[in-house]
Order: sequence, then C-alpha cells, then structure tokens
Amino acid sequence: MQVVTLGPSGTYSHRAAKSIADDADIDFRESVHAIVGAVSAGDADRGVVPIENSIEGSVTETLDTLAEEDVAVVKEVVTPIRHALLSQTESVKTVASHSQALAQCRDYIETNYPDADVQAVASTARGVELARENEGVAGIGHPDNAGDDLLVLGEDIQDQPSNATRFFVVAPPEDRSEAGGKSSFVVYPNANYPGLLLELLTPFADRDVNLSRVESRPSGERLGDYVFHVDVDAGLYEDRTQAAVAEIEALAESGWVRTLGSYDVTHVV
Ligand SMILES: O=C(O)C(=O)C[C@]1(C(=O)O)C=C[C@@H](O)C=C1
Repeated sequence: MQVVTLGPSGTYSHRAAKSIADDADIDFRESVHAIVGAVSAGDADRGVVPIENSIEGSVTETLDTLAEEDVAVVKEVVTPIRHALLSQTESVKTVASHSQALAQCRDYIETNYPDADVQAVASTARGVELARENEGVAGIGHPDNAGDDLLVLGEDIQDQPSNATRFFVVAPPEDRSEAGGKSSFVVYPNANYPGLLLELLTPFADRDVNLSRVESRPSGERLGDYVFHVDVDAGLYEDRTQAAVAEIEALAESGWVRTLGSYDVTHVV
C-alpha cells in the first residue's frame, strides 16, 4: 500500500503514517493539498494529514481540502506532540518550524528567544533540515530528528504539557466505510437564516448522537457564508446516523453534504 504524507522524513505526520504502513511504502509531499490531491488522483492509496491539535485547534488547510476533494476518511490516528528545539550551537538567531508547531511553542520562544526571528516553513522536519544546514537556525520538531550532529536545546517546549494532534487517514472514495465508531461530514447549506446551524445539529441531538467536533469555515463564496465540518461519535452503519444524515441532506438541499466516512481511532506514541 502506497502512503503519502507531509515530508521530509521525521515529521509528526510521518510518525503517524508509520502506524499504518512500512516506512518503505511512505512517500512525501510538501503540503496537505498535495497529499489529498495525490490520493484523489489515484497516485497513492492512502494519505495521512493533520486535522486538529489540542493547543492550536483545527488545521484549516486540511478542513478546506476535505471540502474540495472527493476522498474518504478511513481512520483517525492520535499522537502526542512533544517538541524539542534543535540547533548546531547555543546561539539562536532564527527559530524555524511548521506554523502549527511555532504556535504551540509561542510562550517558550517569546520567553527564551525574544530576539529571534520566527520562520514558518512547510513542516517541522523541514525546520530541522534548515537548522542542520545553517548555524544560527534552530528547528522545532520531534527530538529524534537531532541525530548525532544537532544539540537538543530544549525538550517538551510546547506551551501545554499535554499536546496531541489528530490525523486523518484519507483514501479514494470507493474505500469509504460504514463501519467504525466515529463519522465525519462536511455540510454546505448554501443558506443563511436564524437557527440554521441549530436545525443542522438537531437531527443528531434528537437521536442521542454525540457531536465530537463542529467547525465552521468560510465557503469562499461570500462573506458570512459557511461550510460546517461535523464529527460524531456514531458509525454510518447505525440507523440513527443514517436517519440524521437524511434529515440534514433535506435541510441542505440548496447546497451539499459530503459524507467522509466512518472510522476507528488509533493512539500511537
Ligand atoms: O510539521 C509536521 O511535523 C507535521 O506533521 C504537521 C503538524 C501540523 O500541521 O499540525 C503535525 C503535528 C504537529 O501539530 C505540528 C505540525
């Protein structure tokens, strides 16, 4: 099975991908858009993308890509994120990492390196590569990326002791499953009236289906127009989920409902 995820080697996405494939079958892309695009184009069997972090919240690039591309979600992987600061020397002029990682370590950087430039790059492992190539640059990433040549200037530097990221495993639409304890949907009602969101969520509440996440993203069509991302603690195989989705489809008849699929959750370290 060919799996694509965020590269280069050593990203947290790569670590999550190793829970579903052998390292030899994992290939890298530079963005979430390129990963999901590779799966929808049939160039890869699975893609592993970050969806939500416990400190920083949703990964908006992933939400927007899932609203655009026709892919299924077949698994969720949750992994703890414990960042380290890696550098050739103790003199740090620039801190480089993925924007999510920089945001997760905002207080640490401001307290310990208030004069450093902060540089957002495509991934944590790319930040560590820059540190390896340039004296004065420190990368934030997983401590295993230090190798023999980089100093670990700080460990567990995220601003909250508990830091975890959820990843989605995406697959071609024909692999969509109805089995699993969670399900995800993207709903675009293409409407705007008082109580619309309440109406869209009530079909789940009426059937005692717990919502585990609701997120709104701008549709891009016009200001104040939203796409809603909904995760529920129920499988698509359940009658109550099917009935709730049918009601939501009727409510969103001017727009669309994308059923991403049902899946189980795996925790990896
Ligand atoms: O840059 C990486 O290592 C990634 O896998 C991306 C990513 C993210 O986008 O959230 C994944 C986990 C961490 O939250 C930080 C960065």
